[in-house]
Amino acid sequence: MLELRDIYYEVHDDDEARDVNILRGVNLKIEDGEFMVITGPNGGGKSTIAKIIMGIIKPTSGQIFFQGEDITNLDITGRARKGIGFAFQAPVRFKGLKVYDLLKLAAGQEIDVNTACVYLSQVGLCAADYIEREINDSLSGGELKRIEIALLIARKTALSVFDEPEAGIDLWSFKNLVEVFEKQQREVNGSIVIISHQERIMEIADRIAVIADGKVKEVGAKADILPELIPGNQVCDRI
Ligand SMILES: Nc1ncnc2c1ncn2[C@@H]1O[C@H](COP(=O)(O)OP(=O)(O)OP(=O)(O)O)[C@@H](O)[C@H]1O
Repeated sequence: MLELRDIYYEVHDDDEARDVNILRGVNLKIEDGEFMVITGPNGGGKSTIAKIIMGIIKPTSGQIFFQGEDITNLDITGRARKGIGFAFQAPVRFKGLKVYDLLKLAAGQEIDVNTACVYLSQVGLCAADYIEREINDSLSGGELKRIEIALLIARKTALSVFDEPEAGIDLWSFKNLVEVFEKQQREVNGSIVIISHQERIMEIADRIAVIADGKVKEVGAKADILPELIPGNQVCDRI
């Protein structure tokens, strides 16, 4: 289980010469095997929460526990060793490596071409075209994003975090994206946290957390939260 306990995140705004409270006492638990979608209005603090889970930024105060262990002071690498993975961490750092090599690195073992191709085709990439491609600026943003998702699938992490996976993926249908997440949860039985505004993604969640003004406004079963997010009601007016 991942637990965020009373997380505050404050930054100093030099222009305005004042401190800004971005997260203001976030408490959230994500159970093993759970699929949670974090949603809410723009600027509410969702990406900041994702970065705090991954260890990209450190909270000003509060604690993060993973499988009962306090991981607040672990960096990205330390958390990766514990089984926390996220989709946008990989490719840019590995410029020059081939997609196939990266998939092997992600899997942590030798994988044959067929297995690598399965990962790529799951994210809608024609494996033959990409397996020998190098990670460099010739890949489009959408291609890179799909490769990142394929790498995370290959890693089979205990906790996978995806920040707006739908962003930048235009031609690849949501249906495929949603199927990738369903399959990942089924096969790995790991927890999945997705930051998303998309109803289609929320529909496959176990629970939904609504973040606004740096706080958890609501958290509950999809069946309870999703109807409130439908246009025309109070909560949706804020999203
Ligand atoms: N380093 C920073 N310095 C100043 N303000 C910041 C910093 N990081 C985040 N913010 C502000 O904190 C707020 C929350 O940002 P965050 O990216 O977490 O929101 P979000 O809920 O993910 O938004 P969106 O739905 O638009 O992606 C925003 O108003 C953002 O401008």
